[in-house]
Amino acid sequence: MRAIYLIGFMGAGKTTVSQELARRLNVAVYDTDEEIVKRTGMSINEIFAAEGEEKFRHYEAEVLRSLPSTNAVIATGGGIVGRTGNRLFLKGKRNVVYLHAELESILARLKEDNSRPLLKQDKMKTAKALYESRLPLYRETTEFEIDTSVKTVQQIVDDIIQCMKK
Ligand SMILES: Nc1ncnc2c1ncn2[C@@H]1O[C@H](COP(=O)(O)OP(=O)(O)O)[C@@H](O)[C@H]1O
Ligand SMILES: O=C(O)C1=C[C@@H](OP(=O)(O)O)[C@@H](O)[C@H](O)C1
Ligand SMILES: [Mg+2]
Repeated sequence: MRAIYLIGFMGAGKTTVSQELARRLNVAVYDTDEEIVKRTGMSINEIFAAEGEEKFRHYEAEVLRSLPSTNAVIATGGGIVGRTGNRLFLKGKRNVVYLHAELESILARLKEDNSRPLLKQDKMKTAKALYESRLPLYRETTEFEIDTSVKTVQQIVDDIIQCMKK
C-alpha cells in the first residue's frame, strides 16, 4: 500500500493516531519529529533553542523525503505545510489525511505539555493566529479531512480507513 501521511495542527492527534492506524493496518509507523530527534540527538525544544526554527524546518523537509513511501503510516509535525515544497511533495503522495481539531480542544489537550516550542504559555496569544494561518495550508494539501475534536482514537482510525477506500 502507499504510505498514509497525517497532517494537522499541534495536538490534533497525528502521533497518537498514527500508531493505532499502523497497528490496525499492520504496517510500519514513523513520526517526522521522532526521526529528527533520533538523527540529531536533540529534543525539539533543544533544536529550536540552539539552532532555530529554520534549521528545524530543514531537518523536517529532509526527513519527510527520506521516509518509506509504501507500507507505512507517517505522522508529520504541524508546521510541515509551511514550506511550499513540502506541500507539493505531499500532494504528489495523494494518501494524505488532514486531522482537524478545534483550537479549544487543542489547547485543552496540550495545556500541561511543554514539548512544543511554538505552543508554550507565553505563545498563547500567537497560537490563534498560527492556527488560522495554517488552516488553508492543510486544506489545500488534501481533500481528506477528519475532525478529531470529539472523537476517540479508534473512531478516527476507522474514519481514515474508510476515507482511504474512496
Ligand atoms: N482523539 C483524541 N481525544 C483526546 N485526546 C487526544 C486525542 N488524540 C490525541 N489526544 C491527546 O492529545 C495530545 C496530543 O496528541 P499528539 O498525538 O501528540 O498530537 P500531534 O502529534 O498532532 O501534536 C496527547 O496528550 C494525546 O494523548
Ligand atoms: O506546528 C509546529 O510548528 C510544530 C509541531 C510539532 O509537532 P506536532 O504537530 O506533532 O505537535 C513539532 O514538529 C514542532 O514542535 C513544531
Ligand atoms: Mg506529533
